[in-house]
Amino acid sequence: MEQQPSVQSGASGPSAMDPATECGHSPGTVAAPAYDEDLLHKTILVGDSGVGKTSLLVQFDQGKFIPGSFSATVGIGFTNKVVTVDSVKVKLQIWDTAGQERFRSVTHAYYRDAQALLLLYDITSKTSFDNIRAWLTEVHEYALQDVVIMLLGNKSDMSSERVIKQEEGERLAKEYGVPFMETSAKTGVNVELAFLAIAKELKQRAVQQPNEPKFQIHDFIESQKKKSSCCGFM
Ligand SMILES: Nc1nc2c(ncn2[C@@H]2O[C@H](COP(=O)(O)OP(=O)(O)OP(=O)(O)O)[C@@H](O)[C@H]2O)c(=O)[nH]1
Repeated sequence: MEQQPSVQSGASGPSAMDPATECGHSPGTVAAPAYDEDLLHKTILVGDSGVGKTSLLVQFDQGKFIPGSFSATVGIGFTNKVVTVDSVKVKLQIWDTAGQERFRSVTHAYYRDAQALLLLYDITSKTSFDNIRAWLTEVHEYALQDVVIMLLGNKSDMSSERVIKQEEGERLAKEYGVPFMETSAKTGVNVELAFLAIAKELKQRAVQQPNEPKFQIHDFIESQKKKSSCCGFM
């Protein structure tokens, strides 16, 4: 695997190292393992039936929203998507699960080797929000211990039908120590950001050095949100 130019310069051995930068810990010259672009990161969408998992994936993959009658997912399916993070390609294999109870035993089997999990509720459905705790219990039972979890309050465009305040979502996420954002599969708000944050976290984990500070997904999301509100980034 080819190293990124910035990494190569730092990895070229002590003789090539500028003594000033050696002491100064310039981020551009610190030797870091190259990210393997062949890695495929399994990511799963879970949550009650009708919260918008399929729609979120379609919006992310194809940049469109298909309005109309709701047709529940049967079983499980996946879409491969490449996200560019810090100039490297991060491959996500995104699994869309059926939210209906009768498919639960099928979907549990897919939790086992998932590296990331997007847990959705619908801001217009109190039941879907209340069920998040049960979903998290399942996740803790079946998924890897260090799975990256993100909570998403979807359908943020439906403000007149909202029953769950944004602060309630934030509070719940804080309680479980997971990042949170509201999304709209219809307008696309925060959809790309959600997957980008996941991809960045997974990429950072893959190249993480033991003594390096960990990637702060919460801070990244907040900074990107600020960027988008000031400069129309997303
Ligand atoms: N207004 C609005 N409608 C949405 C949004 N996301 C999904 N929907 C609608 O909600 C309904 C359910 O969406 P799906 O994406 O099929 O839900 P799901 O979570 O995949 O459902 P299951 O496959 O049964 O688990 C559909 O009618 C969508 O058009 C959104 O962000 N805004």
